[in-house]
Amino acid sequence: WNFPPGPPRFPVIGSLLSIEKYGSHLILQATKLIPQYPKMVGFFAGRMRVVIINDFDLAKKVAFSDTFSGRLIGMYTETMRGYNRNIGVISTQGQIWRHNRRFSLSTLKEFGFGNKGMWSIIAEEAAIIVTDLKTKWDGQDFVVNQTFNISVLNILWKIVSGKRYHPDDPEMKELMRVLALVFKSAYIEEVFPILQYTKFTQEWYGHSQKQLLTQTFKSMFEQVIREHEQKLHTKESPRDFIDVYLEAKKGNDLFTKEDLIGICMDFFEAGGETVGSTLSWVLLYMALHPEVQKKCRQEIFNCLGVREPTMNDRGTVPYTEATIMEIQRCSSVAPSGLEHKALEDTELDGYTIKKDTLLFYNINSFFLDRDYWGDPENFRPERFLNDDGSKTLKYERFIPFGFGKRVCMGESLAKAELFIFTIMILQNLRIKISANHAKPDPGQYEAGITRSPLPFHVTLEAI
Ligand code: HEM
Repeated sequence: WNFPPGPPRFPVIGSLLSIEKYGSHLILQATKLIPQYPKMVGFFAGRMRVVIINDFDLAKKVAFSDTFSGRLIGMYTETMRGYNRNIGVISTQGQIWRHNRRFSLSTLKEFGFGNKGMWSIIAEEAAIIVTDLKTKWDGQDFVVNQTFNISVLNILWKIVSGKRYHPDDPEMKELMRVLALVFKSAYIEEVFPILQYTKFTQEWYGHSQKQLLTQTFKSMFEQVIREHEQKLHTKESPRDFIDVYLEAKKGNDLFTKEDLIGICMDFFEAGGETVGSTLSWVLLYMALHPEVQKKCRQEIFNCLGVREPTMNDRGTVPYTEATIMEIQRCSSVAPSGLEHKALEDTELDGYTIKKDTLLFYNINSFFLDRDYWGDPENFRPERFLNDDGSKTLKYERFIPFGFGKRVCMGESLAKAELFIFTIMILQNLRIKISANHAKPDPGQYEAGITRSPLPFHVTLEAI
C-alpha cells in the first residue's frame, strides 16, 4: 500500500540493515536521511511499521491529532512491569491515559509545580549536591557521570511520596544506572520479539536487568503505598501525591493501585534521567565555552549575588536563560520524544498510515535545521536573545519537551530545575577542562529515548 518512502526493506528485519550502516539510533540516524526524505521516512523495524516525521508542519499535525495519540501497547508493560495491561501515563492511551494524565497534572500543580514551595525544594536539593561537589572536589578532576540524577529525582519523589534519597545512596545509584540502560535499549524487544526466546539474545539486550529494574521499582512503590495506606492523611491535609490519589480512589473505579504504581514508575523514568542528563550537558558545554560561563556568572552575580534563585528571577538573567536554551538545543536530550501510535487507518500528506503504525517526530532535526537556525552546529546562546540582549526569544521549532496532546507533563518542573540548578552551580563552581584528561566531546554520547554524554572529566574550582 501507499506507505511513506524509506530505505530498502528486507524480510524479517525490515529496513534495519540499511539503518545500521548509518549507526544504531534510528532517529538520530534518520536525520542523516533527510536530504532523501525531507518530509517523512518510513521503516519496517522488525514487525513494526515506523514513520519518522522530519517536516515540522507535519509533525505538528501528528502531535496535535487524537488519531495519533496512541502508545505502543504490549509486551513491555506485560512482561516487564508484571501487569496484564498498560498502566500510568506514558504507556497508556484512550480513556485511562486521559484520566491518569489529567489527575496527575492537576495534583502535581496543587503540590507545587510552578509555585514557591516547589522552588525551595529544588534549591534545597541543588544546595546539597553543589556543596558536596564544592567541599569534596575543589581543585580536582571530577568525572561527570549521572552526577545530578538522584538530586533531581528527589525533588519529584518528595512531592509524590514525601521521601528523598542521599545523592550517593548506592542502591539508588545502581537503579539509576540500570534505568539509563533501559532508556538506551527501549523498544528492542517490541521490534524483535524473537530476541526474548534465547538466553543469549536476552542477555544481549539486557532483558534480565530490565526485569530486575521493574521488579525493584514495583516492590519499592508497593511498599511506599502500603505505608501511606496505613497512615492515610485526610482529604483536608494530604501530605503528597500518593495521599491525594488514595483519597480519590475511594469508591471510584477509575483509580487503581496499579495505575498509581504506573504513574510512580513514569515519574521515575521520565523525571530523573532527562533533567539529570541535561545538567551533565550543562557542565560539558560550560567547560568547553569558558567565555559563556564567565558571562553567565557575571550576569548572575550582578543580578542575584550569592542568594538562592527563584523562578521570579526569570527575565532578570536573560543571557543565562539563553545559554540553558542553547544547551537544550545542542544536546537534544529527547531527540525523538516518545512514539505516537496511529489509533486507526488514516492518511498523512497523501500516504496511507495503517492502524498501529508508530510515528516519531524528529525533534533533533528541528534543532539542526540550517534554513531555520543559520548555523545550527555552532554553540551560540545569543541566538536566543533579542538585539540588545535584554530578552530571550521564542522559536516555534525549539520544542525540547515536545508539543501537542502528549507534550511533556513535567515541562514546568524541568524548566525550574534547570534554571535553579544551573544558577547555583555557576554561583559556586568554576568548571574547567581538565589538564590531565581528554577534552569533553559533545560527539561522545549514548542515545536511546534520551541522549546523554558519555562520562567525561572536568576540573572543579570552588568559588
Ligand atoms: C529536560 C527534561 C525533559 C525533557 C527534555 C522531556 C521531554 C519529553 C518529551 C519530548 C516527551 C514526549 C512528548 C510526546 O510524546 O509528544 C515527554 C513526555 C513525558 N514527560 Fe518529559 N521531559 C523532561 C522532563 C520530565 C519530567 C521532570 C517529568 C516528570 C513529571 C516528565 C514527565 C513526562 C511524562 C509523564 C511524559 C508522557 C506524557 C504522556 O504520555 O502524555 N518529563 N517528555
